[in-house]
Amino acid sequence: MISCSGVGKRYPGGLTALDNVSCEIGAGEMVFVTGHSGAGKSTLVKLFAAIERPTSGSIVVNGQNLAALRPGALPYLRRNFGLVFQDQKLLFDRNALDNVLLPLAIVGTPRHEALRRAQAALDKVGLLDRARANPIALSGGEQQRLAIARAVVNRPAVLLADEPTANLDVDSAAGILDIFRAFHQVGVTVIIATHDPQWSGLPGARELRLARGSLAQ
Ligand SMILES: Nc1ncnc2c1ncn2[C@@H]1O[C@H](COP(=O)(O)OP(=O)(O)OP(=O)(O)O)[C@@H](O)[C@H]1O
Repeated sequence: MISCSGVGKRYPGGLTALDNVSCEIGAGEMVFVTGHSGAGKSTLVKLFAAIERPTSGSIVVNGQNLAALRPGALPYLRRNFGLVFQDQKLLFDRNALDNVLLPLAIVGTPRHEALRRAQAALDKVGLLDRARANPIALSGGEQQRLAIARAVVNRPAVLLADEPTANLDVDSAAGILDIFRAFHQVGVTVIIATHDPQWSGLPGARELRLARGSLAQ
């Protein structure tokens, strides 16, 4: 599914965020990318979805070498990924349902089918009864669940999340983790970058631990 070979990332200014990282993530796996702040977790997951480009090494996603990807092919590559990222903000000028409908509208899903799928996605994250609420009226945990519904509504093969439980209390974080596990159980590849040590060593999941830009485990 995703194969990294000797991947390095140096940001402008010379800071090396990743150094010679090689890893394989198979279809249907659940993987936690862990490590201290600044270890390179966000950088690695951004490389998988071609949000950042490596400065060395190669990344192959679904048989496609990202280095050889034409810019026009990027939207097609991204369709493999449902992104739950801190900077992928919810839209507060529309309700929860409309937030989830947006990715479907972008790919031209007919309205009736889009409504059905958006409601099913809200149901999966336990928010169907809040479909007409503005996201601003939702709790932090509910907003994160809404972001997950939006990320999965186009049925991506890979669910990629960066610190999805940052700023959440223990119970809300556990609820978010249960949602990710449910997607994993139906065959979605789930990759989560987290500094939360309680998530490493979960049964059925694998840990990729980064330490100062290198793979420690
Ligand atoms: N866009 C950028 N420009 C320059 N440096 C960056 C950029 N993004 C990240 N870095 C640097 O690269 C290193 C790795 O950052 P990254 O965000 O990948 O780590 P992280 O493990 O996700 O950290 P955190 O848990 O604090 O989010 C850090 O030193 C960071 O300051």
